[in-house]
Amino acid sequence: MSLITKRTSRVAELAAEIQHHTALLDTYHEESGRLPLSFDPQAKPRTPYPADVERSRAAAVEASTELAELLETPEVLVTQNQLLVSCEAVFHRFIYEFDVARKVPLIGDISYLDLSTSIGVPEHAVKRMIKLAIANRIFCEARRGFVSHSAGSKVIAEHQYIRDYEGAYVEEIIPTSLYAINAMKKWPHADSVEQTGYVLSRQGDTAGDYWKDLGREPDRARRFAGMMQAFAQSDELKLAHVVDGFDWGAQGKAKIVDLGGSTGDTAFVLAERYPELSIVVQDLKSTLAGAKGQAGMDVTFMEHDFFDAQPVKNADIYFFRWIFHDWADGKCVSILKALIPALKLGARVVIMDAVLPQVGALPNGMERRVRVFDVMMHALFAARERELDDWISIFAEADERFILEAVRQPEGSRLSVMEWKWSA
Ligand SMILES: C[S@@+](CC[C@H](N)C(=O)[O-])C[C@H]1O[C@@H](n2cnc3c(N)ncnc32)[C@H](O)[C@@H]1O
Repeated sequence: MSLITKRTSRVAELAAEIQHHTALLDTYHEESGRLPLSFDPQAKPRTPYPADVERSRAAAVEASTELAELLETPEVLVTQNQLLVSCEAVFHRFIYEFDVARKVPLIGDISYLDLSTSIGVPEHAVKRMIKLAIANRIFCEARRGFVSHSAGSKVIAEHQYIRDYEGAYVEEIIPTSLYAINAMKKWPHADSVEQTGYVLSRQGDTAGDYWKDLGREPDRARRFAGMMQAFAQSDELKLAHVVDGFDWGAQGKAKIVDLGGSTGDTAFVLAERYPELSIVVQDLKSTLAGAKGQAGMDVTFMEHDFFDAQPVKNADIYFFRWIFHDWADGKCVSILKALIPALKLGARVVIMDAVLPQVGALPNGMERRVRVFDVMMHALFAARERELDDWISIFAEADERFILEAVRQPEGSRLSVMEWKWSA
């Protein structure tokens, strides 16, 4: 018997993992009567998988991404692949600007010529953009010279929040990212929302910072809230993680204040599951313009700037989801200090935000998304994502009477839940 065992290569390991997890997914599709996965609008799942199937889906995505990258030369990996990503912003902007997805019928197709007439853009330009989009699984050309929907273009046509995400991405995020390094050179120690790549990208057309601009442009404020809804569709950011991340059920008839709660999506999910909770959603006037209550739910809306003294006194929980990562440390301290006069003994401040682990601790896909957010929060707001020690420093600086009681990361969630108790 040979003592030399053949080492399995990483490529073979990944291929085996992909084989294993995709077989489980296929079995689930077959047994549950779903169509096999394809880019066809009818075949893409629109309802979440059960937890174990979702784990297999995520593992297959992770392994196949690593395999595809492993199979590239380092030169291609750092050059042409990156170029692809930045140029794809052009066709996304085209689709958004001319509302192209809604010009293609949901059933059937449209010729390039008719599409060009309908949006007032020359046919050659329409073809160039749409064919690049098709190569990216958005639209398809099942019949030569005619455009129809893929699963991807269909969701753009059907959902305002997807169009909102696309619009904010091409008109705000991309220009901001192009100016991020200019801002870094101009303000190397930026700690104010006025010293950002976003502000430079506006080339003078700004009220001073991102949030002030949303305040003067209602359409953008509404679009921002739509982008938040779109984020909540992803498995890592779905609102079910809010429900799972904290023992809301143990709070009984608690009064909750959801600061920066946008148009109330999180509050509605909580209120539906725990009808005893009474929830006040606070946000800026521009954001609340799109907010509507829902019958039978104890969810109310209140205009409030979280840098001002908190008007709702003695609530049981003050909840902040995805707020502090928009602000530099000093501003986070100010937000907490503005709460203190309203806090009763034992009140909780519950934060749902990223808690950064060490490099390499997360699955690579999630790590990329977390690190992209860290860079983007800096480029947009001179803010950042934080490690646990950073969170502890902010609370300690705000007041030593905040005691950290628990930190947990719901399975599959990109965000963690930190629970702080007011001990005064
Ligand atoms: C990243 S979003 C998070 C929204 C929501 N909590 C969620 O998890 O989807 C940040 C929110 O903070 C709100 N906001 C920004 N500045 C604010 C301020 N000074 N006072 C209150 N809300 C503010 C924005 O309008 C926006 O709704």
